[in-house]
Amino acid sequence: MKGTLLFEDGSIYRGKGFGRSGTAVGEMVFNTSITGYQEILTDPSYAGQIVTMTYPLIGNYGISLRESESEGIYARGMVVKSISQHPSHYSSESTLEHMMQQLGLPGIAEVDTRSITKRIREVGAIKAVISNEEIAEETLRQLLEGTTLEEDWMKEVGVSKPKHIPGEGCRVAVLDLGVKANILEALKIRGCDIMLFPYNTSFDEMKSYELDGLLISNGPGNPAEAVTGIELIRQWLKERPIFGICMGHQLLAHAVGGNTFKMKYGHRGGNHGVYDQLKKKAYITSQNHGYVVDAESVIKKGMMITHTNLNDDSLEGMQHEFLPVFSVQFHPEGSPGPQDTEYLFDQFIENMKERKKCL
Ligand SMILES: NC(=O)CC[C@H](N)C(=O)O
Repeated sequence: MKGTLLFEDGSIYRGKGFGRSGTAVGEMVFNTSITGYQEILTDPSYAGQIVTMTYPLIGNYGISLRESESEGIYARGMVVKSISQHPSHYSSESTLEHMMQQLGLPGIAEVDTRSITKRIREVGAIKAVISNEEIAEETLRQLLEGTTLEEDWMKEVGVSKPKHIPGEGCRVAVLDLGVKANILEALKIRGCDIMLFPYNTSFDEMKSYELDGLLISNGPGNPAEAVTGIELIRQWLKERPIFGICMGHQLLAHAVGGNTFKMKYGHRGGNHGVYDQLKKKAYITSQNHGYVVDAESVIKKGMMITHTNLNDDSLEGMQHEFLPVFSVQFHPEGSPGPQDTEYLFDQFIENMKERKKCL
């Protein structure tokens, strides 16, 4: 099976197809994690994106079903240097190729992922088409030109009605914009009683449940498009402790009256250095985002900057001047990647406990 990856600027990469045979248009992104291909493909925040891994050997420890971040695959395609057909790991139950065939994801291997990554860094976020079917290049070009990338994914990810995950401790509302399993896991191991809510839940409906705090999840797409979510968060601001992660952080920025913008090529990987201004300590974090909060815009609206990126100085975390409301751009739950910043979940629990005795 042959494989083709064609960029909007005309760059073309030819390799070998693997996974489910198919053709898809998406935003081309690269991830610098050495491990974690399974968590990446099952993270709903990758909806609509074609992912290339900078690490060359992919699939080599197989697939272990309990490591998935959701039940589906949300990415549009996977591009790797070398795909392992003979994985080895004590908990491996399947191969990456088999998972991609089952869940319907096309892949390309045997391409120079270094040059693909360099190209993305030069041109910035770019539309691309991936195909491992017998389709003429001209047809792929037409498909690419004729497809507009979606920016508003809210309706396609996350729960469609409220869902309860029982626990003994604080009752946490999770605004589900495509939440990763490990965020829920981080709450579960802290004993939380979790209520998941769809992106378009009304304030009144949510208020009818007794809630101790609100966690705003990660999710795909452009945060500025999530207007109902932004409005909902605005109404919760003075009501309960809030913790935003990634997309949740970006929506919180909009809810306080700030702004977000698209970065040239985003941060995706498990090795991003972040400085915690309050602890005066640097951490290695897991990241996956293409948009970022405009620091000036939120400082003007009463937010303090708590974390900054050590590579490009961009905003990585913020906290309200006097409300128990804070958020981070990176993923404190890791998966894939370091979990050094899990202390933020403890801070959220503390904020809820302080407001009301729970746990
Ligand atoms: N992981 C996320 O929540 C991603 C947030 C947003 N879709 C972005 O790309 O910036």
